[in-house]
Order: sequence, then C-alpha cells, then structure tokens
Amino acid sequence: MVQALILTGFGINCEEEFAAAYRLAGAEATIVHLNQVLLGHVSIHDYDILNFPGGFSFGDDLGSGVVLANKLRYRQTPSGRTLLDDIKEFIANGKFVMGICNGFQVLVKLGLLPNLSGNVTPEVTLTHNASGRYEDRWVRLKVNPNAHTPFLKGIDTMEVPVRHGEGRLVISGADTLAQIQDKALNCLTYIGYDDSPTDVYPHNPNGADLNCAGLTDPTGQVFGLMPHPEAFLSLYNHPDWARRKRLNRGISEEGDGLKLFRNIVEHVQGQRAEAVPQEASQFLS
Ligand SMILES: NC(=O)CC[C@H](N)C(=O)O
Repeated sequence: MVQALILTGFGINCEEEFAAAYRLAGAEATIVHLNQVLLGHVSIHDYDILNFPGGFSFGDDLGSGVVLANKLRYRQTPSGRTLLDDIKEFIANGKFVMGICNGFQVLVKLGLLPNLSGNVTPEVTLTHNASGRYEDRWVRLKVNPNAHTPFLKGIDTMEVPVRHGEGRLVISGADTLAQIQDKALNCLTYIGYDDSPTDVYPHNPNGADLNCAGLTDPTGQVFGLMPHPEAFLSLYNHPDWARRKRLNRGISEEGDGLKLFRNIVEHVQGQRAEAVPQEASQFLS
C-alpha cells in the first residue's frame, strides 16, 4: 500500500482531514508528531509521501511557518543530521512532499519551494493578505496546463476553501518571476467566474503575485498550495451541496479536492508496478 506520513504537533490542526483524504484515495495514512521524527523514532524514509498540514504552527510567531521551517533546517536529530537533510535525500530518492496552507508556508520559508537554485534557500515568500485580514472563503483555481507535477494530472479547475491570514505570495526579482513562469512552477491560479486568472478580490483572496495559489519545484515532486483540497472530499463539504444536488441529480458525490490525492497515490502505485518487473528480470535472466 502507498504510505503517506502526515506530520502534526506545535499547532498544526488539519492532520485528520489530510489523513482522511489519503485513506479515501486508497493509501495508508499515518499521523505522527514531529518530535517522533526529530527524536529518530520514526523515519520519513519508510514512507512514500511526506505531508505538512495546515494550522497555526508555533502560533504563527515570526510569520506563519517560519519557526517550523527553522526547526527542520537547524534542529539536529540523533543521527547528527537535520530533518532537512533527510527531506533532501527523500526527494533525491524520487519521493513526494506536499504542503497545504501552513504546510505550504513551511515549504516556502524553508526554500523547498520553488527551489529554482536547487540549494533550498528561500526565493519567494508568503505574507499577510492584501485585505489585511484573515480570509475564510471558497475560491476557484485553474491548473497551469504546462505544470508537470503528478499531483495535478488531469485536473483543469477546482473549487476549494481557503482559510489563512498570510497567503499572499510575493515574488521579488524579475529573474525569479521569469524563471517561475518559464518552468510553469506557478501551477495553480485563482480564477474568476469566467475561468480566467484574476487579481480581483475576493476571487483572489490574498493579492498573490501571478494570482498564484500553489507552487511546485522543478522536479514536480514537491507541491504546496494555500487552499485546502483536503477540506473538499465529499460533495457534502460544500456549502451549496443541497442546491447543486437538486439542480443536477447525477452530480458526483466526490469533492473536487479528492482527485489530487488519488493522482499522487495512483502515481506512486504506477511507479511500483513499473519497478517490479525490472527487479524480477534479474531472476529471469
Ligand atoms: N489554515 C492554515 O493553515 C492557516 C495558515 C496560517 N496560520 C495563516 O493564517 O496564514
């Protein structure tokens, strides 16, 4: 079974929904306190997908995600390494990392996204919403058709909720901006009713540069987004479900967010199916 590790602790609060998403998508999901990993009791290398959920880690002190990112970068585990060293190795082994909302903020503050340089140093930031307040609303997103991450395969648009105070992506530097666009790392965009990208509030809830709601790294293995796909797994999560069902009796009872988790679980399953015949071939020759 595909193994998803979901970190929690220190004010993270969306781990149960994250686990529910993976379970519905056919994976085994394990929720582990970050200290268990930092103390060496749990190894991320026993898992296929490492996940950073949303919440308010360390009370958003010093900026959302900053303290947790620093803990990953500087805190030594008993092996004398940092968790960031392990995460780099995890990615080099072809595995996947996902961050939602506060988890996305952690990946950005750590420099794992967008990681244009490959040196894992922060290149962009997420900061206070342009509205100056916490935004809690449903938004619509469009997938960049040139993005090449398995997480978003076959998805065109989706509707998902946001709930954040610091979701505004700021990309300073024309070169960084150009590289992100050239490599299509801005994989998710806030859109208006006409499906085109928009900077108009509240369709774009935070004023993000490029109207960007999510990023990947150049490998496509690391993916993060501000909205919460794990909060729209069933039609009944949507505030308008009753009207939608009345108007369209054949409507799918799945929420838009589930496809994303199915995608990554199926991708890992596919990788395994490809790997097995190669290993088996040694014994055949
Ligand atoms: N839902 C979340 O993960 C919120 C993230 C962060 N605490 C913010 O307000 O921006």
